[in-house]
Amino acid sequence: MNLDDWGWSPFFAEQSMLQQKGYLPARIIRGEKNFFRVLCAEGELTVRFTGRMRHGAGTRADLPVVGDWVMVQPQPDGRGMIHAILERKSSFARNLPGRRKIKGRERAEQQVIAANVDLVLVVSGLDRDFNLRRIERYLTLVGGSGAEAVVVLNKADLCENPQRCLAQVKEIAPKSPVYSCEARDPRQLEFLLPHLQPGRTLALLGSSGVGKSTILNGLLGEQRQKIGEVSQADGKGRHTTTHRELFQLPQGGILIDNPGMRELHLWGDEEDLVESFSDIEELSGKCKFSDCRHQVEPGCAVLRAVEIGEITHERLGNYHKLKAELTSLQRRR
Ligand SMILES: Nc1nc2c(ncn2[C@@H]2O[C@H](COP(=O)(O)OP(=O)(O)OP(=O)(O)O)[C@@H](O)[C@H]2O)c(=O)[nH]1
Ligand SMILES: [Zn+2]
Repeated sequence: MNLDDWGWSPFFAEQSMLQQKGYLPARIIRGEKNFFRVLCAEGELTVRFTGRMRHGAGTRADLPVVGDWVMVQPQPDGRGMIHAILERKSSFARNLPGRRKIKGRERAEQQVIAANVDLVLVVSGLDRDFNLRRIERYLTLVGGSGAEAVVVLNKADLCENPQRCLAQVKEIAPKSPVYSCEARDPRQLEFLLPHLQPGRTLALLGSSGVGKSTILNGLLGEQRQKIGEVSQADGKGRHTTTHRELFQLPQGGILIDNPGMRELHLWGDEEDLVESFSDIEELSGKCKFSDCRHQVEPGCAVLRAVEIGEITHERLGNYHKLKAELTSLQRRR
């Protein structure tokens, strides 16, 4: 087993050298309720984490998730224990709705969705799911994660004018490549090939029923994930993916499938908007006041851009909304 094909790199190797002798590096490929499946030089193992790790964890974010590199102590029966998580190269997280008590205090809590991802495929349906504001939200989440983003507009067959939608998304995703496809036909997934490389980790992100499992299966060339039956009434698939799993792709690269999410509350800070709203951020520099909030201020370059139709009113509205969400989160953290 070559760990490099699974994303092992000098970044992790350096950390592992500081660990106690006798522990092996392993990557978490599947998370179940009380145990994990990992891959290490000795093959696949079923592992748990030590009680000491659970108690030492300040928050959920300190516990392992799919994509993490961990140090395990294998036992002869194919089981083992996780002793440490290696520092993450990237991680994307969402804010768990509702407040939780952490160490006696009410605080916002994050849920890490996946770790050590290089490229996120933000998948959106070109059917009734199509929503520019939601794509902006997803891109903001990825912007703060340390991963890059690609937007995949699926179900092109259900859209009257896919080219127009593609152009609209390109306008709101100035920093990311945008593609449209009909993922049911695996030949239409060829646009992804340049993004696949041995050892590179990709993750799928998008609402339930947009076709994430279909994309995974198209790349795997076999029916690995069960695909939801579309109920004709609303054209949406049933919620079928229930856990996260990491797959090795025959074309090279690793793909993490993610359960579809109903709600995506951001976790991060205002800086996360820099990538997803680079057009607005760049214009900010030309506003008359350096602390301009682009709401009513005179000499605002952003409001001017909205006036002349360079940026839509809706995009600026969503920018304000996401910024307010991140500011209020920062207060509760
Ligand atoms: N018309 C059309 N349907 C598609 C296309 N791609 C996927 N579907 C259908 O959409 C439904 C949902 O697809 P899935 O791949 O299960 O969606 P998912 O994003 O994995 O959904 P969750 O597992 O709930 O997160 C299935 O019935 C697919 O057959 C496409 O390009 N065109
Ligand atoms: Zn301004």
